[in-house]
Amino acid sequence: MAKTTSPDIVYTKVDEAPELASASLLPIIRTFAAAADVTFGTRDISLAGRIIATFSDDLPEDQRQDDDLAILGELVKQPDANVIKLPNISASEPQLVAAVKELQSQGYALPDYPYSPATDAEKAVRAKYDSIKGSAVNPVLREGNSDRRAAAAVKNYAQKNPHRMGEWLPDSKTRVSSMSGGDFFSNEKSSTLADAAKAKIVLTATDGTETVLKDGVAYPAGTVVDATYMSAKALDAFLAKEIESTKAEGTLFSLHMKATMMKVSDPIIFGHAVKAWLKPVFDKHGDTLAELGVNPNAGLGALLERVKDAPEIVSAIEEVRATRPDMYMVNSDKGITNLHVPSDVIIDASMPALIRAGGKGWGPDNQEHDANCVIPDDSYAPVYDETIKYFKETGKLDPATCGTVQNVGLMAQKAEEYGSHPTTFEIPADGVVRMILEDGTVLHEHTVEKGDIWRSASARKAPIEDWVNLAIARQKDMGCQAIFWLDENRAHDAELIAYVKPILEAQGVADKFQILAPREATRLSLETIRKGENSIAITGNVLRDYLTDLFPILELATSAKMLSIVKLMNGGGLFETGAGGSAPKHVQQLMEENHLRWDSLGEFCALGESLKFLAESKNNPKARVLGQAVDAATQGILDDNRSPSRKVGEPDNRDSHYWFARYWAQALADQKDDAELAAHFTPIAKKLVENEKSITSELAEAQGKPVDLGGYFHGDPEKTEDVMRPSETLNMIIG
Ligand SMILES: NC(=O)C1=CN([C@@H]2O[C@H](COP(=O)(O)OP(=O)(O)OC[C@H]3O[C@@H](n4cnc5c(N)ncnc54)[C@H](OP(=O)(O)O)[C@@H]3O)[C@@H](O)[C@H]2O)C=CC1
Ligand SMILES: O=C(O)CCC(=O)C(=O)O
Ligand SMILES: [Mg+2]
Repeated sequence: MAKTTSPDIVYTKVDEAPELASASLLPIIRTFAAAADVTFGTRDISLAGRIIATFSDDLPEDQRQDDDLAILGELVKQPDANVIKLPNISASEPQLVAAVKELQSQGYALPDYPYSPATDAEKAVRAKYDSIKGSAVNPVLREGNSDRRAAAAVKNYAQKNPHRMGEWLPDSKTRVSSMSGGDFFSNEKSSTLADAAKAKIVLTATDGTETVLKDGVAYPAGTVVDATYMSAKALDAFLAKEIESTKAEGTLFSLHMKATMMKVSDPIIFGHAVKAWLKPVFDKHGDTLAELGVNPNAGLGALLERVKDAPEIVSAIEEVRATRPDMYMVNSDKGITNLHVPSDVIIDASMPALIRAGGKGWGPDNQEHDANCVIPDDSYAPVYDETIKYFKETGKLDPATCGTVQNVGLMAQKAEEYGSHPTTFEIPADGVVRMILEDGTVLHEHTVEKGDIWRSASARKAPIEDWVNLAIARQKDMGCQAIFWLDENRAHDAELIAYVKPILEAQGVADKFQILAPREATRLSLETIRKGENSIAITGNVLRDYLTDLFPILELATSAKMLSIVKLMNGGGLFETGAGGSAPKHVQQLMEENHLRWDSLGEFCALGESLKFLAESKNNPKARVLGQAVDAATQGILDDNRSPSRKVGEPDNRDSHYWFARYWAQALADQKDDAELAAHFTPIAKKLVENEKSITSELAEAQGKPVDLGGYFHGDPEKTEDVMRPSETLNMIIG
């Protein structure tokens, strides 16, 4: 077979902890794979890399970078795509600005981030930066639906080594609060298009002026198109009420949003919360705040920075703070609150962490307290509400005995809310928003007020059908309970049910599935896993995100250990590493004391799957042997407890990579399917065993001192390599 120049597998270059881990792990992977003639390429989807690529035309030749995200976006549509995708930063405005500053300090002549663009040139720069913001990577790469579950080895390990769970007490004051009207949930309209169509979104203001908010939105036949809005007035009234009731209940005020993936709507909602919290200050000093360039959507942290030289405002803020309930803290030592940065508290991770802790969050006094969990929109809040009610009634879950909830998620082609940012608008004037098709049909219509947040989301027919088929295959494989988490009383879900039922019936499997609204599905799933049985949650895109942190965090303590496969619709494979993010805390620890607690188990699981997929797609039996040996190595890491410890002075991420290499080499040496590979790896395995002492002591010696990576967002590759590969002995063996 002629060898093509494109690599067999693309490994992504990302940010923060997973990228540091790659500096140590990827050389091992490359060396081992080369023995089977499997090549690994890299593509840069880091925040810094994406900024450089976006502004490449304005940079000198030697600083330019290809648009790797666009290249990958094309690759994932090819039948032979094989991509290992690590978690990257989905940047909030403060993170983006910090990355730009760092690159400027390294000599990249990038334009400053225009907070309030006035000229056309500034508007163009701002549009470029906005395209980099938020979840700008995943929606481009996810050309398939999502299949996330704990590998059997990982689940068995978690049952044998149960993690600590906080106690749930029946008198816990922790609760979820969401709006009882005026939210996205209650205003939703949805229909399925019989034919392909183009739509425009038009606001007709009360004075008759027409503004085209968006034109030329194209949908193929069979697309489910939703439209809805959140009333700004209803939101403000709700937030004011919840601030008061939190104070009365003596709990922590906490707000849980997804400002990264919902990059237009959620920062606006977050900004409403900042304004509600500081309402008397905004009422009295609104003009000054505007003059100082305060943008509440960027958070309290940015606001405090802007007003620091205005003593009158600083003391007004202090006065208001004294009257407010305590706030849920991101870092109580540093005084960073829930409202400081919109991307600090991300609902998929934050709510499960609080639930796992027995309904507790950290307060300003560095103690744990009950909390009011404010989740304004009621579409998915019932999942957390019901979970909390269930645990209050029945006590905490036991990870030693509980079963598992797997997820099959509708995600492909920017499905549902997570693809809605180009069609989300903060409404500039009172009036009526209409979605109008080319033939003049008004598809959806809402009467809105200035400041309301209007959005349209869609899900295409092919991804929906693919998702139902994926669910059928997974249920067949597992033979367990399977639930479509769809609410027949919700407009969008009713349209999906109209797709689901006929497919299940046509395939004769309708009796294997239930269709339940999220609240009922939550309770049944929790009851099921408490009995030690398993369930499959078949959900839309948002619940895919929420549940693939909620259940793993309850069952395994983290979602980072999950197998996360995206079966690309055109035949390729995208192997995501866990559902966890980039863990900024881990980088801080490495910089301060040269200990990296990042666990690469997600990467190991993805690697095994990717190699086995390659074996099938390119008919490469050696890749299968390599992949099976990865599974054995992963099992070895778990059985012998070789995962990184959290504390400096104990084995860290780099040690776990040594063990991974050793177990992998051993498994390859021991297997009987490929004698050539066995002969190749026998001496390597031997050397790795014989040099255990020198390698582990060289790795241990490196720890304990601060290190310089040459940058946070755009580190120096050589410095990073020095830090992440400190064992000369290991480096010699790996080559
Ligand atoms: N797919 C993607 O590209 C995703 C990207 N993100 C991005 O990641 C960043 C942080 O996200 P956030 O949601 O706060 O979650 P984190 O990834 O920071 O996870 C929360 C906590 O989980 C633990 N954890 C997660 N992964 C690992 C791992 N591999 N090994 C050991 N512990 C782990 C850590 O706990 P402890 O600190 O206690 O050790 C960590 O602090 C954001 O920039 C976000 O946008 C988030 C989700 C997915
Ligand atoms: O893309 C992102 O910002 C986060 C993705 C995520 O949380 C997930 O897929 O679970
Ligand atoms: Mg998630």
